[in-house]
Amino acid sequence: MQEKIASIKAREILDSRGNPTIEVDCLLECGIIARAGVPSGASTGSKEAIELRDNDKKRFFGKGVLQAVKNVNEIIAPKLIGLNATKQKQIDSIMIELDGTPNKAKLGANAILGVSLAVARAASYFSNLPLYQYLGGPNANLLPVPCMNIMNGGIHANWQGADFQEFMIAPYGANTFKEAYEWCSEIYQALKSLLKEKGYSVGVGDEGGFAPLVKSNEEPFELMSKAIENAGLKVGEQVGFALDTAASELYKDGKYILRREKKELEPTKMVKYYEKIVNNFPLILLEDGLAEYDWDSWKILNKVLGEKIELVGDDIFVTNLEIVKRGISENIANSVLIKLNQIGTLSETLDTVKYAQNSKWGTFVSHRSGETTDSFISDLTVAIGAGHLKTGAPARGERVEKYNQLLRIEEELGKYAKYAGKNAFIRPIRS
Ligand SMILES: O=C(O)[C@@H](CO)OP(=O)(O)O
Ligand SMILES: [Mg+2]
Repeated sequence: MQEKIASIKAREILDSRGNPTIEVDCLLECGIIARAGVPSGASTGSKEAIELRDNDKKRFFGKGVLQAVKNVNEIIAPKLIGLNATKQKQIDSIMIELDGTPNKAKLGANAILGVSLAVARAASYFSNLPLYQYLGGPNANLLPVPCMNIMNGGIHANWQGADFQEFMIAPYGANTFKEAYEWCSEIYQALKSLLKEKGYSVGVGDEGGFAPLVKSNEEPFELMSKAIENAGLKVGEQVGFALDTAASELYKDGKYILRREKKELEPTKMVKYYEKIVNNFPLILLEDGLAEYDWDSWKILNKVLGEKIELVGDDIFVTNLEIVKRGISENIANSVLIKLNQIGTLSETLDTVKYAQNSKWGTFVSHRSGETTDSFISDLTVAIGAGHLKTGAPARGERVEKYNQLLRIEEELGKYAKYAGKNAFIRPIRS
């Protein structure tokens, strides 16, 4: 059988932050070879599947992934060789069993995910289908709104900019993905000029967004609004905003610490803070507005803003089906962030997506702050019809490669491609 796995080989490479990460090659008996790279987060949720790192003090790359590489080459590969690469569920299940822990701590979620994605890509080549169609079926045609993080803060900017981690523009008023991409690039350049005019730094954070020393956490919205206008576009009508506060990073002793504004806010005050932002700016999506440890306050946030905007859980759900189920039954948000490496296999990610979508929740696909040039998530976004994704600024190769892949997909679908637009967002459109 030509689609049988002939070999699987992992190696250590560097990610966009210059840290070691894992990449995996999967060779089929027919000679097809496919590769996948695994990303790595900085503001991680405590319940994410475990990213296995070495602890070798003698090596320059003390925090390398050589053990994870070894686990692929010596433990996982021998069990998968000879299996049919199109049997994704079987392959992922074998790896989950082989690991035997609830959070992939033994073999490493990075090792397992590298194999899971390389196998899927090899199977798509074998099936002669583009990856988005192999994963999503013949109807997959929805191009996402690219939510571009053009201003970075928090840990991604070494705490030298805003307290909130990601200020994104959402070009939902465009007619096509290509047009949206062009708008974002124009806005990014307009923002750069504006920052220069104002004497602000144009240095960038981990995801390619600018990270100036702003005076408040609202100022980035003012700057981005001006940049949108300077690019000849209409704030709110054509381009709105999305925000990832990454609030777990700000949470201490039951309060949210806003260093930039010298404030310590109780959760209810934090909710009020967001209400004000929603009143002042066209914010359409808020991710991790509160901390993963502050579950009960999420319910308040959802009561206050859940009918108006999309409320996405990242650290709190970690793409984990059981936690998402609990979140849905307790009505604490209306959308889940989808990160493959938080859970560690393609199959489990697709299970979470299906459950969330069947529950009428949003699914917002995401990169990690440490990335490779792999664009798997672009195909995944179209495959699951997520309608929106975030993968950084329209600058830096590892980010633009993912947007460029979406351009290719849109081109390939031709007139049958559909741009998600404002309907991508779970509120207010779908209510
Ligand atoms: O918080 C996030 O959503 C991500 C991606 O932007 O950051 P990290 O990969 O550092 O967790
Ligand atoms: Mg996040």
